[in-house]
Amino acid sequence: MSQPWPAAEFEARLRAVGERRYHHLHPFNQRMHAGQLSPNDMRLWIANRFYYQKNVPVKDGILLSKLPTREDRRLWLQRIIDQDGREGNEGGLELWVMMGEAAGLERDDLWSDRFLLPGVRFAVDAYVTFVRERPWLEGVAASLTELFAPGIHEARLEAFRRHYPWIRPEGYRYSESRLSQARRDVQHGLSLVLQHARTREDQERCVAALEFKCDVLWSLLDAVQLACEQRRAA
Ligand SMILES: O=C(O)c1cc(C(=O)O)c2c(n1)C(=O)C(=O)c1cc(C(=O)O)[nH]c1-2
Repeated sequence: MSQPWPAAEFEARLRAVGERRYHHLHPFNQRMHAGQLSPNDMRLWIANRFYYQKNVPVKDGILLSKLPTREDRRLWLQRIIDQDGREGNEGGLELWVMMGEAAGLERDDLWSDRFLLPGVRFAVDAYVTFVRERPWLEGVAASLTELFAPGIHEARLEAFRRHYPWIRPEGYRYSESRLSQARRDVQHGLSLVLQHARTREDQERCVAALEFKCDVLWSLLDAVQLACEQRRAA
């Protein structure tokens, strides 16, 4: 059996996954940031990404139920509150709906899944199923795409301001809120993974979980991109 990687090497291998296959590299994302998407393309992306958003607190509820300690559950609980909100602070899902409205969608367009593409549904459901069926350590490792998320939120905010002035500024609030939340979440997630993946086999399963999660995000954009192309060709 191989020796476990030292913590620094394990962390570097996790971070390298993002450099190779995080969705900032996806052609659809690159076109978004270059200002090349039409209002209808943007709306389709916002409506479909909402299905991911609304399933994040569902998967976090599943993961919460599997975490071994009270301290970790307390920290993880904050993720659900961040998305689902509470009275007086409606949370991330509401901010995402506000982005939809700022871009010309109706609130019900998002909640009803009216524009949800089959490929997006399959990709997101696969993430929730993965977290349900795999050990919690792999579920936490899958969430570590949040290591790379602040960069994409920053680039998206800049792209919105520069290229999509027709989206009203309330549309920025989701990404603004995630900048600090993602950094806090990932500190906890990364420390759990570094601490609990003790064998090389555990570590390799964590790297594979993160690759799987990158594939979920990649597939989501594949489906949206294809639908945009088909709509233009029709
Ligand atoms: O906009 C993005 O590109 C992006 C990516 C990701 C991600 O990398 O999974 C998340 C988010 N946003 C996000 O807003 C969010 O709340 C979130 C939670 C999680 C997760 O897996 O637990 N990922 C992400």
